[in-house]
Amino acid sequence: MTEIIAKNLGLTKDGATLLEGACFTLKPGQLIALLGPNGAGKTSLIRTTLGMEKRCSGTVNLGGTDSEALSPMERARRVAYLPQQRPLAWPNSVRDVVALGRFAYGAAPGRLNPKDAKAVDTALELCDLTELTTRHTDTLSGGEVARVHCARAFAAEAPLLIADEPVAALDPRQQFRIMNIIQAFVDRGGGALVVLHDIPLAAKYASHLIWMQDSRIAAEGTPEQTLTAQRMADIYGVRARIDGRKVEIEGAI
Ligand SMILES: Nc1ncnc2c1ncn2[C@@H]1O[C@H](COP(=O)(O)OP(=O)(O)OP(=O)(O)O)[C@@H](O)[C@H]1O
Repeated sequence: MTEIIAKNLGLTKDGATLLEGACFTLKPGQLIALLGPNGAGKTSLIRTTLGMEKRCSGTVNLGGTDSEALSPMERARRVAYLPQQRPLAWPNSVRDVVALGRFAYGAAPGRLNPKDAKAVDTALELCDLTELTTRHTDTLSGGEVARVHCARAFAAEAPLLIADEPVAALDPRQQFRIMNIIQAFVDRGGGALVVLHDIPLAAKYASHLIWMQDSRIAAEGTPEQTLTAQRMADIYGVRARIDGRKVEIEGAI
């Protein structure tokens, strides 16, 4: 079973503390929403966990190996990463962009073996892109591009997924489509950690919530355990009504 066990993570950069004492685990079957206001340290936590930033304290066990000791290809086979900035350098077909996800196995678009090709086809299907495979990415809507990025991540067939704001700038229906795709991945036995700014969406989908504030994990647990009006006030400075997993944000405090 591939899981992430992060303990006491710290990150400093240019004299600034970006992360302090962060501990969490990500296991198959979990859909963790990583929450917190802008600048709280969510991306820093992800990049440090993946070994993309050199931590100043702590340990990360990523599927049995220290994440900083993994090559990019080894890491990509264990965890698919959808970064916040997702540039598509030049227009390419949907299929070729999704095929980039097979980088984890040394494949390149145009040089796919049958196993790579099958994984790409499956990812296209899972993300409802089979009608769009030959379209160039610069002709797609924002929602379609978001699904292409998801498919690219799934093409790696990694057991874990970390997605940094995968639904940013999408309309509500497209947000649900992306979250349904991620939920289906978890239902198939994957584990996902997803940065979200939409708390009602997080409350609807997440099995666990991690709340960040000022470079620290302020709370974690199930929505039932951690989603409270007081926490919304403390973390986001908003007044909210909470009823089970239902969240109504009334305004700024
Ligand atoms: N190289 C750096 N030097 C100093 N500060 C940095 C550096 N990189 C990031 N920061 C700061 O660290 C803080 C945390 O950034 P991070 O991107 O992890 O936050 P975030 O929670 O992901 O925010 P957002 O929701 O806006 O994406 C921010 O205040 C950012 O300006």
